[in-house]
This record gives sequence, structure tokens and C-alpha cells, in this order.
Amino acid sequence: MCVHRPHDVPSIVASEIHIKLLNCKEKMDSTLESMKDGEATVGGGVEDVYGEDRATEDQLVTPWTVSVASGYTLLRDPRHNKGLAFTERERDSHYLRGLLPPAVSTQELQERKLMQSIRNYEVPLHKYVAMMELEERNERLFYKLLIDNVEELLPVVYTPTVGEACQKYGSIFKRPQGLYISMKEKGKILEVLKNWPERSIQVIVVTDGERILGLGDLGCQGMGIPVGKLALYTALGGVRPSACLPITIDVGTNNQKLLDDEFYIGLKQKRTTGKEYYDLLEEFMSAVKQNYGEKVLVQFEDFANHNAFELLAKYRNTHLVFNDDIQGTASVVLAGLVASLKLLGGSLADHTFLFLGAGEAGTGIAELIALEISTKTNIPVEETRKKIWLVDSKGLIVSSRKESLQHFKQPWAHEHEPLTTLLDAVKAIKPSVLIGTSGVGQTFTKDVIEALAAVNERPLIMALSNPTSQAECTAEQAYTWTKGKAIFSSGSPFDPYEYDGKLFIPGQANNAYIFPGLGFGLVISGAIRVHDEMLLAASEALANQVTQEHYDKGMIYPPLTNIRKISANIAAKVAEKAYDLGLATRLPRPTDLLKYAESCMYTPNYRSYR
Ligand SMILES: O=C([O-])CC(=O)C(=O)O
Ligand SMILES: [Mg+2]
Repeated sequence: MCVHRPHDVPSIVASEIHIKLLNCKEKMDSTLESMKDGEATVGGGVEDVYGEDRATEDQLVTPWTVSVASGYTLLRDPRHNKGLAFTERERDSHYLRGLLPPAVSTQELQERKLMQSIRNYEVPLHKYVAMMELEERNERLFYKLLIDNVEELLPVVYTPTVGEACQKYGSIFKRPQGLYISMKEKGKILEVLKNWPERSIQVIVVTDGERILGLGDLGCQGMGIPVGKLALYTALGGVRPSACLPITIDVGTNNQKLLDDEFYIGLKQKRTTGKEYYDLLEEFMSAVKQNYGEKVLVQFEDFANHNAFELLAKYRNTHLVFNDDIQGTASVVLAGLVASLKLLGGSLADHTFLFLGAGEAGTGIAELIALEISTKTNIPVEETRKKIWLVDSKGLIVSSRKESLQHFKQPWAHEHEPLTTLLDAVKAIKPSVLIGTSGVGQTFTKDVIEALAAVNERPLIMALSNPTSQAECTAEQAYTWTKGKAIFSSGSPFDPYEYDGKLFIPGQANNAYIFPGLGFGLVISGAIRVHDEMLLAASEALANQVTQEHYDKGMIYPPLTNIRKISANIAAKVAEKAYDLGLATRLPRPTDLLKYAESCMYTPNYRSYR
């Protein structure tokens, strides 16, 4: 039988193709033989060589194919297609004559043309769809565009637009871009993994769609997030696209609007919870290890709080995993804080931190700050936590609430009288740093920001919730309400803002600065576990990329235009930690890890075909 998946073609060795061709030839010969014996042929003298027309509706036929990436197949293969950039020689040797118009383009010219057409779309979602279509048509051009125009296109393929894309994923869905594993696949997950056309997977981003950005439960439509994150793994971090696997685990949704939507693409049932949920995840995690080995990285993304901490705790000692919302976000925020000390003076231990939001991001950041201070000062982490305060939906987290708190909030229950509002907490705690991770927009009100500015020469404000609609305040609000005193950064991007004749450049404290480099460092060192010290190393590497020139403009993050260089630096530092901790398996250890990281990075320039 010569049935195989088209994606298999590039990885099939020559002898295998030969055998398949021989098998096909045998089949064709026998078909021709039976026709010579006087069996039916199609009228008009055109022989039905493949037996397609003789088959009746209820007769089973095999959709067999021999695919070699040439001719029309080559044009339809996004991994190899170059469109008009196929050279004259390639057009001759790959049977492309006539399949393309005569003009021969360069990748640079194609890039210019596409940027022009993307800029012509006014609606961000249309830009997103255009980018996704490009990815499905010509993968290298997609990544070239993204890398060369990262500041402009990141908000298109990532936050904020990816949030809207997830909300409308059902209606813009055309082709699967990742793997869907639902309750229906229970007991068969290993088989499902084998259906994915690529074998050598290095990074998996997985979500169950329950807490997509700050937008809540989007069920199966959360797939946009793993797809977007993995595009950044390639564009910003240098992981080969074929080594990336986006996965959505669909256990249902509690979003009634989706359940009522006839176009909803997921399971139409309420979320499975408890043992059944954890059994499915256990089957998934085992199948991943069985299929891809010990060194495949699994990034947990946008799980709800009640599962995120538990899954991380359960698998961090047996698998190479991290949770981006807990650990990636923590690492990027810590980098911004460390960098901001250059502007503020003093050390982290001199500051008081107040969070609005005590979920994954809030408690994850808080814990990493406490760990960093403890590492630097040798003060036990139980002590360093005491300068960090969290407010959740019920008010300040204090010791009198301890009994009723979820376990991940308990370390933050310090001695204090109960306070119910953020404003009261700001007035009482007098923080120097205010961090929003609540997922609720416009919660840093004018009163709150003014109270913060009243007790700080230069208040540090981080409005981290995504997408833009969920940001705790805008850049403009932060700068105007503090009369230009604030150092501001946010999770989703804001444009520079001019206040009182001075231009302020907000930072984007988004985990996109960290996870591509962190993941790449794990992959190139063959790490088998993620350790907190690697997160601290990633933070320091990022903070070290902020130069005096950036500080002079009030920036606490380096510009994203340099992100490939930043990621290589982060990867090198993370790999170094992996080796130091004895968690790296790629031996011998390269002498220059930065050079090694750079040399391993995927570049999207076209290749020449023989
Ligand atoms: O996706 C982003 O922009 C950052 C993130 O992980 C989240 O908000 O959940
Ligand atoms: Mg996330």
C-alpha cells in the first residue's frame, strides 16, 4: 500500500520512497492488467488507470498518493513553498514551469509587498487572519516577516489581537494548526500524538482554555494561545517550527455563550473536573514522555488557578515543565524590577510591593521576588516575603483570613488589620511598587494612583493583565495621574506617551521576553528539569540587556527589536545553569554557550533547492 501522509515526505529516506514507489507500481500494473482483460474503461478512450471512476458510491477506495515535494505539491507545501521566489533553475528542476507567473521575486520584495498589504487592513483581526494564512502558505516568509517587523507584528499574532482571535476562533477556524485532545480521546492519547505529522518535537505549549489571558473560559477556542506562543518560540527564540507542537486539551467549557453557539468547535459539555480531569492529564503527560522522551519541554499556559499550581507541583519533578503564567511572568517582572533599581537606586530589599490579584501571576511574581531577595541577602524566604502584600477580590490578604485562603495565597497572609479595598491597602501599606495581575481592567483608579504617587518620588506601576482591555490602567493614565513621575509597564503594549513636553516609553512586561529564550536554553542543553535558579538566571540575563541609553529614556526593558539577541543571551544563561545544576544532558558542554545558542537558532531565509 502506498498511502502516507504528505507531511511525511521530507523525512522519508530515499530507500523508503523507492519501496513505496515499487508498491504503487505493482498496484498500477495489476490495475492495467485487469483492464487489458476487457474490464470497463471510461468512454472516450481515456483509461481509468486509477480505478476511480469504476468505483461505485458504496465501494471503498484507497486515497493513495505518491508525493514528492515538486510541482504543484511543492507550491502547496508551506514548509518548502517560496512562491514567486523560486528561481528559474528551481522552476525547471522542480516541475514548476507554468504553475507560476513569469516574474521572479526575492524574499525581501515579497516581504515588502506583504507588509504593505497587512498595513492596509485597518481591523487588527484582519491582520491576524492574513498572518495565519501566510503561515499556512509560506512558513519561512511568515517567520521572516515576524522577525524583521517584530514590534509591529507582535501585537497582531500575540496579545492583544490573539485574545480577540480566540474569542472568535470558531468562525475564523479554517485548518487545524495544532492537536486537539478531548475527553473523547481518553485512553487513546498516545495514538493521537502519533497522528501529528512531525516526530522530533522539542517544545509543546498546552492549554485547557479555562483562563485565556484575562478573558476567562474560552474552551477549545483557546487554541489560538498555544499557536501564538509557539510562533514566538520560533521567531523570538529560534526553535525550529517543525519542533513545535501546540495542544489544546478540551474537557468542555463552562462558558454558556460558547455552549449555545452553533459554530463552537469544542466539546459541548460542562468542564470535566476532579479525578477524571486529572486522569486525562496524567494520561497526556505520560504519553508525551513516552512518545517524545525525557527532553521534550511542556509549557503549561492559561490554565485556571485551581489546576495550574497543582499541575505544576505534580509534574515539575518528573517532567521538563514550567508554567508560563506563574514562572515566565515572574521572571520577566523580576527583570524589570532589577533593571528599575538603576533608576530608583537601592536594592530590591529596600522596596515594598503591593499586588492586586493573587492568582498564578501575582503569587508567582511575589515568590520569585522573595527568592531573589533571599538569595542576595541570605535572609530566609519566610522573612523576605513580609515586604510583599497581595490584595485579592476580598481585600488585603492578612493572617485573620488564613483559614479560608487557597494554599497558594497562604504564604502571603501577614499580620495586619483587614482592609477591603485596594485604595485602603495603598494608603496603609505605602508600597513603592504596585503590580496588577487581577485580569480585571481599570482597577488602578485615579484615587489609587494618586495615593501611590503621594508617597513615592517615582512610583513603579505594572499593569500586567492582558489583553489591553483588561489592563489595570493605561499608560496615559499612569503618566498623567502621577504628573509624569511614574515608571510604567504593562502586559500588552501601549504606545509612547507625551506628558508635559516629555516623551515616556512604556515597557512591555510580557512573558514573551522570557519564555522563548528560557525554552531554547533548556532545549539546547538537553535539560530534563526546570529549576527556579534558571528563572533567576533568565531574569538577570534580560535585565543585563538594558543599556544606559535605554535608562536615559526611562525604559526598564530593552526594545523588542533586539529580541533574538536577548533570547540568545537568556538561552545561554539558562543552559549554563542547567549544566551547573547537573540537569543538562547534551554533552560535552559547549565552551561558549552564547555562540552555541546563536548557532542553533532557526533562521527563516529561503534555502536553495538542488
Ligand atoms: O499571553 C500573554 O500575553 C501573556 C500571558 O501569558 C497571559 O496573559 O496569560
Ligand atoms: Mg498566559
